[in-house]
Amino acid sequence: MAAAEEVKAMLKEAFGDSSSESDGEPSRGMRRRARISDSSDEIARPLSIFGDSHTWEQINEINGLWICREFLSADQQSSLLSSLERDGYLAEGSLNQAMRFGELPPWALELSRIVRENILFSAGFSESGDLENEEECLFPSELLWREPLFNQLIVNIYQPGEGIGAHVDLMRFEDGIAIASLESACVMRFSPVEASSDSVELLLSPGSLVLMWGEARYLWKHEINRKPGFQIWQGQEIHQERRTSITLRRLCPTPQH
Ligand SMILES: O=C(O)CCC(=O)C(=O)O
Ligand SMILES: [Fe+2]
Repeated sequence: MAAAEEVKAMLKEAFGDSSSESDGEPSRGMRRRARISDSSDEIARPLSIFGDSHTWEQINEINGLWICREFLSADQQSSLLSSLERDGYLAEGSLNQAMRFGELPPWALELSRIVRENILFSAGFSESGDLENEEECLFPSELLWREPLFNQLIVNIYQPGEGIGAHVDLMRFEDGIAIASLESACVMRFSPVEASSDSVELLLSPGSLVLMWGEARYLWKHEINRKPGFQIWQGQEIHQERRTSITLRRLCPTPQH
């Protein structure tokens, strides 16, 4: 795509080259914890004009699943929470899931903007849009350049003990989903739609952003089980407080049933 090439060239000129590599074949084990690429210099570590260094980790067992653990600074997390508070999402007794379609509120537009910008600066998108190099692609260009990038938002608020059952996001949404996590950390578990391989667990820490596309979006279910005894990470039960997540997606142009 011409626009993608132009921006890439511009970024390359300004910041030099960067690369993204995975670290080989995944090994299989029962209920493995997500094996992520080693946090070495090889993985996407963009230079940003904002001074942040964002590291994207690829979940090796699941194509199209990436996490950036320090996507949102502490200030950005508080400011998002204040916006949610101000807009009534967090009010006592309010629903624990709120959806919004069409024009997104300013804070969600800003979040979308930094998602795109961050992916661009990570230079990990597939320029051609073909998925030949699928393992190394952070986000395919045809998804990254669609306008708007996202037009639907869900805010999920989970009290301790509350989670979300195993599901594949509805087909009325296009490919390419982003999930920002706020407040309490949790373990998200991925299991294949066709039970031919083991499930994979991923720690969603506050401030992290998950990108889900392709196989991760269509061929794997995701769930969060926060019942006592299920939120175990590295042998320790995670202390649970309220967790809030913001999911950004794009509706398919025509409704599908
Ligand atoms: O809360 C999350 O992190 C995931 C939410 C989710 O999967 C959904 O709303 O479809
Ligand atoms: Fe989901």
